[in-house]
Amino acid sequence: MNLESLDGRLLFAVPKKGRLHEKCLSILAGADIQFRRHHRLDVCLVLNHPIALVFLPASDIPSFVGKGNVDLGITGHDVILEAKMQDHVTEILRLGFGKCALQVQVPESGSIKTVGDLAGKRVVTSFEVLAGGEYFDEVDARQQLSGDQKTRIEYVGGSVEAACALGLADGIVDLVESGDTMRAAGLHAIATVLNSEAVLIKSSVPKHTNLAPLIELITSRVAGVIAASKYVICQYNILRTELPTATMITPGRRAATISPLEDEKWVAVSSMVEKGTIATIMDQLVAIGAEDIMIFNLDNCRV
Ligand SMILES: Nc1ncnc2c1ncn2[C@@H]1O[C@H](COP(=O)(O)OP(=O)(O)OP(=O)(O)O)[C@@H](O)[C@H]1O
Ligand SMILES: O=P(O)(O)OC[C@H]1O[C@H](OP(=O)(O)OP(=O)(O)O)[C@H](O)[C@@H]1O
Repeated sequence: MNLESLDGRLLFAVPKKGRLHEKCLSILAGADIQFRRHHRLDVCLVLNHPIALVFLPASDIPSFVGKGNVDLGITGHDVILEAKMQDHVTEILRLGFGKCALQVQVPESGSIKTVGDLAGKRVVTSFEVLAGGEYFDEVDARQQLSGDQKTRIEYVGGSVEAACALGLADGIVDLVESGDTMRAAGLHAIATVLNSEAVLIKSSVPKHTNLAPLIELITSRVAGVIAASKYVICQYNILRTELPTATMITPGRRAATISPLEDEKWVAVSSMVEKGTIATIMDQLVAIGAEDIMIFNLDNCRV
């Protein structure tokens, strides 16, 4: 592939590895963005749209998009702030995966119990900006620590959780999802710096303004894929007299679809419901006499 073949194409950055990679590939498939990635090549042309995919480390994507070298990207909200790119990129969609928290962690059995206790000591992290300027500067100010007394923030590229056991740090600032990594390292969280999830971003100062309609199309498709994974269709039969209560339980996104049945006393209701609430909703429907309750997964949708 030569560089000319990228001319006029929308450049779309996707994490090349790590926690967000697989989910991004399924979003691309759901949005019907077709490509064949050649072994070891990080740029590849999309077959059915004027788009080229650029596979980059998640933490590099904010700068590429923020500087306008790439038009669109998927990455973590955390790394946008860490790269100080929040004023240069627009978060178009929250994607509902890659959810984690950046937390201050200390040894479970140690004497440090609060962030105040950790102030002035050594903190190791891959998030120097968020941990340092954004967080511990304030903690230090509250504790009236200045100059040499201030908390020392040291950068490491990975395996942050090992820093305390290795005697490199008194505490760390690192991402936590299930907490397994933290607990395995004998640490516990004493404060949250930030909550994060994956987001779809575009440049706030796009170089190629003619790409706006394509960005809108891709955004709408990605939103559809995300919504399809978040909602199910709940369908059931209910006595007409119970309809007001039923539609309060399953109001749908705009409104529930109500269809008449041969038996005039009954109606069928069909409604989009958030996946996480479905068990409770079915309990409530059973309690008001709903019958033939069926739940259907969505392959894709537009909302
Ligand atoms: N345990 C996790 N659960 C959910 N999301 C996570 C988790 N860890 C990281 N993330 C999200 O994924 C992004 C990329 O993190 P990840 O650890 O996969 O980086 P990476 O590209 O593999 O880099 P490296 O392996 O060098 O740390 C993070 O910025 C964060 O938004
Ligand atoms: O709370 P948990 O579910 O255990 O997740 C937290 C871990 O996930 C991330 O690392 P990852 O496993 O992606 O590998 P990395 O250290 O190579 O970035 C993060 O840096 C933590 O170490």
